[in-house]
Order: sequence, then structure tokens, then C-alpha cells
Amino acid sequence: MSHGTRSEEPLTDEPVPAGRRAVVVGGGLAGVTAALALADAGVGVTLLEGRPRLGGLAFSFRRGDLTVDNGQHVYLRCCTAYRWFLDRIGGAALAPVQDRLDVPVVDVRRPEGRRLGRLRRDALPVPLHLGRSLATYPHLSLADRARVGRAALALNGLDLDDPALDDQDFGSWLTAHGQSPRAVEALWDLVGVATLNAVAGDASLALAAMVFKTGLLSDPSAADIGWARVPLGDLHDGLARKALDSAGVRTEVRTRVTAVSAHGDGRWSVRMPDGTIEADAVVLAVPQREAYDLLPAGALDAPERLLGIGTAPILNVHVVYDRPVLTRPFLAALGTPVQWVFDRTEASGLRRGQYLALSQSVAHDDIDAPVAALRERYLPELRRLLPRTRGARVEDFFVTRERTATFAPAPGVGRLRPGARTKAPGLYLAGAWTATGWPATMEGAVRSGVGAADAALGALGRPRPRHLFALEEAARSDVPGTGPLTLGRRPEGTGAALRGGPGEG
Ligand SMILES: Cc1cc2nc3c(=O)[nH]c(=O)nc-3n(C[C@H](O)[C@H](O)[C@H](O)COP(=O)(O)OP(=O)(O)OC[C@H]3O[C@@H](n4cnc5c(N)ncnc54)[C@H](O)[C@@H]3O)c2cc1C
Repeated sequence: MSHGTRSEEPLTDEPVPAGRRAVVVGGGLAGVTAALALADAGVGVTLLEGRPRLGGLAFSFRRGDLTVDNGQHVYLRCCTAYRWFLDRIGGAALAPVQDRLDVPVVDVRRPEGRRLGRLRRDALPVPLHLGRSLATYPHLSLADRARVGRAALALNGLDLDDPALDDQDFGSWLTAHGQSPRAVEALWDLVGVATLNAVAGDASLALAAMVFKTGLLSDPSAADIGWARVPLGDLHDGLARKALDSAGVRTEVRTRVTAVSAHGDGRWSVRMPDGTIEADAVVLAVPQREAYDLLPAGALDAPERLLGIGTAPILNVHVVYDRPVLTRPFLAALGTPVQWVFDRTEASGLRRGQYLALSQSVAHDDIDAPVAALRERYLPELRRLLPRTRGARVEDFFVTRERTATFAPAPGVGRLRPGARTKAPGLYLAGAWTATGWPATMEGAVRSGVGAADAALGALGRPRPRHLFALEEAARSDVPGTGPLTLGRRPEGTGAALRGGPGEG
């Protein structure tokens, strides 16, 4: 195989000049981003993906007449890199952001019955934009509301560049700042579990502070929630593929890379079951375990650190009812194992009834449970949460399990996440698990792809495409002197992605 031809048509009359060829391994959001960025800079790019589709951990599949997402994905207005990505692939209009943050939160445990609260923002400057919502949030006592305000201000005062933050857990910090177990459950974990895929006690203070500071306290509109109104696959596979094709990237799916090796003259060989591709730069945009397996000796000082980055599961419970049972696009729940519920009807193509997806983060207890047990657990909970389900018939019930949905954002994980550059010239790392400063999100994945492409373009002597998302360089690295791109400080406001974030009955 060589770059410059696709199966159907020649990409260009001009062959890509020597010294300007790159292979990107892995067609998740990180890899697609890196491939687009490199191709936009005039590099000849081959993108190799082991599965039959692009999109990595954020994909869709067919189940009868339904198009199902493997897991509900949402993002926030402050996810500027992911929004740039949506624009770049021509998908922004298909995944719009709500006009103004509005999250219905239903508590079903209260003695007086089911109670609805709202987390909303006003058109006021930070932090006043959340003041009214917090002051009237019915799931917290008056005293807790006042203490939450004080803790939010203290959180906002933390310096995200202080490496000591990553050694502490968020739960202990919250306790030390007067947060009651109820405040943790009804507010901090409500947001934190969905964004970090960990409860406060298991989360790095650095990552939690990053999420809350950027998502809630950087800009009044930062936490407005966006989600795809079409199947994820339409964006991350269909439109991404189109954009790659028109940028001249040669994309090979069902192509698993088995080895990556350096020639010694600065060039690289990328081996697949049916051949080898030569390149001047290689971006490994695969999960950390696969990256560890593919990294040549000496590429990182302590490659075993990659194996120290844990993973955390997310379960999605899918229920199709014979009638509408939820009147909002999504809701969050308290006092029940149900975390977030989304209306998936329109995006899935369902014509009759309503399709709900329950997004269950930190799903260690459920991830291996049989479907029958999950059905027995969740259907009664939905009857408590959504009264209209009580008279409705369940037409379909199934689950999707992502055992390694995210990296575990545990204290100390920051030290284990490598930057984009390796010690092997021409070899770069990308993936939501690399040192982006973000938790495992679509935003982090896109940022990492931009970072890897930036590093490769510098080495290849190619100018950065003007429209490419701008990350700021940060001087943190596990490879002294290489200065990889890490924390992209938000160019225009910022934030975090709610996982399982966005619908009341
Ligand atoms: C259920 C679920 C819900 C989520 N919810 C949200 C959310 O609401 N908001 C949010 O922002 N994020 C969410 N995330 C996280 C988000 O999906 C990921 O952080 C992001 O998609 C990771 O992208 P990536 O490119 O870094 O990695 P991946 O998506 O893992 O891509 C890596 C790719 O490399 C390929 N690959 C691996 N080895 C090889 C090889 N040897 N050769 C070729 N290809 C290879 C894989 O097949 C894969 O396609 C969720 C994830 C899951 C699973």
C-alpha cells in the first residue's frame, strides 16, 4: 500500500512529496482529528482502524428498525475543540447545544413524593448565573445551599496547574469544605459522576476542579448541554468519513495494526496483517493498553505507566415503551439507581412509542449483570421515576455495556498520562487518556488529536492549518525537553462533557 491512491479514485495528480507522509493508527475521535489536521496541512495521511467503522467509543449500530448509540453522549458549550470538530465535519447543526443550561432533576426518595428541581442558569455574570438556581434548588437544605456556594468559590480559586491537586481526592476536599453527604449526592456527584465517570471519593481533585471550573464557573454559558439529534455514527463515522475523503485521507477500516517500528533514518514502518506502510510520522491514537503493546522500546521513559491508567465502565439501559412516558429530552434522577434518562426516540428512527436510554456511569456493580436482572432492577425504578410508564407496555429492553468506557480519573492519574510527543522522533500519541488535562471525553479526544497533529506538523516542517483548533502549549511532560501539548487552556470559554448528562416524565 502507498499513500496517494484510494481504491476508487486518485486523490490528487501531485504525489505527496517525500518526507510528508503520516499514518494515524486508530479511527476514534482522536485519530480522525489528527488525520484531518495533518491532511489539511498538506501531509499525505493514511488512517488505519481495526473495526469496520470510525468513531471508536462513540458509535451506533442497528437493532431491527432502531439505530442505537452504544452510549448516550453529550457535551457542553465549553467543549470548544469538539465543537470545532463538529464544524469541521459539517455536523454542528445535527448536534446543537440547548439555548440555556436547564437540567431537570427528579428526586423520588422524598417522603412527600416525587419532587422536581432544576439546575438552570440566568443571563448574569459568573457566578451569579447559577445563584437563583442554587438558592431555589429543592434537593438541598438552606444550609447546604449556602455551603455549596462557598465551596464553589473555593474550587474556583484552585490553581489547575498545581500538580498537588492530582494527588488529592475530590471527596475529601468536599468534606473538608463543609459539604454534607447529601450535597455530594444531590449536586457534586450528580454532575461529577456524569462527567468524570467516578464518584467524588474516587476522583482526582485536579480533574474534578477542571470540570467544575471550566464547565460551571468559566463563562455563564459554559455548561449549556449539547447532544446529537442523529445517531452518533452519522457524525463520527458517516460525516467524519466524508470529511476525511475530501481532505484526501486514505482510510482503511478492518485494518488492525500489529507493529510499529523505526528505521533509524527517521522513517517508520507500520505493519498490518496484509502489508506494511512506510511513513515519516506515526500517530498512535489507540487506547492506552494497545498503545503500550505497539510502542517501540525506548519511546517512553516508563511505558508501564500506561498500564497503571485504570478504566471505568458505563452501562446504557435501553427501554422502548409503546407510548410517550417522558415529556422532556432528558432528566437526572436522585434517590434511585437510575442516573440520567434520555429520550432517544427521534434519533433512533422509532416511529411509534418512546425509546429511553438510561446512562449509568460508574457501573461497576451492573456491568456484568444478566439482562434479566437489569430488567428486574430498572423497570420498577422507571415506574417510580416516570409515572406514565406505569400504564405503558415495554416493547423492547436491552443493554449496551462498555467495560472500558473511560480511563479511571483516580487521584494520581495525571502523572501517568503521557503527552503527545514520545522520545522516538516521528512517533506521537493521541487519545482521551493522554495528558489533555480533561477527563475522558470527546473533547479530550479531539484536543489530543490536535495536539498530536501539531507536534507532528512541527517536526515535518509543515505550517499549521489556519482553521485548526488552537491549543495552548503547556510545559508539562513525562519526556523532559519535549514539551508536549497538554492542557489546552480554553480559547473562548471552556468546559466539560456530561456523560449521560441530558429529559422528566
Ligand atoms: C458509553 C459511553 C458514554 C460516553 N459518554 C460520553 C459523553 O457523554 N461525553 C463525552 O464527551 N464523552 C463520553 N464518552 C467518552 C468518549 O466516547 C471517549 O472519551 C472518546 O470517544 C475517546 O476517543 P479516542 O479517539 O480517544 O479513543 P477510542 O474511541 O477508544 O478510539 C481508539 C480507536 O483505535 C482503534 N484501535 C485500537 N487498536 C488498534 C489497532 N491496533 N489498529 C487499528 N486500530 C486500533 C479502536 O478500534 C478505536 O476505534 C463516553 C464513552 C462511552 C463508552
